[in-house]
Amino acid sequence: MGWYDADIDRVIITEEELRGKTAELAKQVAADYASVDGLLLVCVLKGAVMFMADFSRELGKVGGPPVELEFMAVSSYGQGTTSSGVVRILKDLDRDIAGKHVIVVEDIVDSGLTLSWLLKYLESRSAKSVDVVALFRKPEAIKVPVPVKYVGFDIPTEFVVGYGLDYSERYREVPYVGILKPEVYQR
Ligand SMILES: O=P(O)(O)OC[C@H]1O[C@H](OP(=O)(O)OP(=O)(O)O)[C@H](O)[C@@H]1O
Ligand code: HPA
Repeated sequence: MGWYDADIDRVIITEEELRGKTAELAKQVAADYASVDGLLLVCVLKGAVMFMADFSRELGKVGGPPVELEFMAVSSYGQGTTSSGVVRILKDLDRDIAGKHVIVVEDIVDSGLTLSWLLKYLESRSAKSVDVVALFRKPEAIKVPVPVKYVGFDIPTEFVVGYGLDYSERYREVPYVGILKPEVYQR
């Protein structure tokens, strides 16, 4: 038992479900990219770190193309649970992505604002192709339409934590995904 279990109202996705879905997504990507000689995975920090680590390893296991790992940090959220819509680059790519097949590895597409901005940015850097794999999506929260080719789970419009997802920088290490008890927000 983790100390955080007491703060969780209910679990919506278990560790086992996360593992199974990650393997499934990796198989789909490996099949679709079987003919390319390399893929550049762009992880959107910090929320997607867990998924990036597990997804890239699964891709290796199922015989996907060799990958390079890149990290970007952008911020569209303030301290709370709603997107401000203003995206800032906190950490840029370390190298040129021109001519490369890029896959953006996202933990969650909520309003879609972060991803919509990021896709325009990556395209402006002349990637050969850009696709998105997102572990979670909230279909009813979308404010701007974004093309997400690979989606793990469609979830309800509720704030979730765990497996990289935080509330005020906490709960990222929770191994499952869950909803917090209402009193946590009043602390
Ligand atoms: O679709 P949207 O409404 O734009 O929300 C999705 C984005 O919000 C979260 O990042 P956040 O800015 O909270 O940073 P973090 O990953 O460091 O927690 C999440 O990791 C996505 O990148
Ligand atoms: O539901 C969420 N939880 C944590 N971070 C998030 N960023 C966008 N949506 C969420």
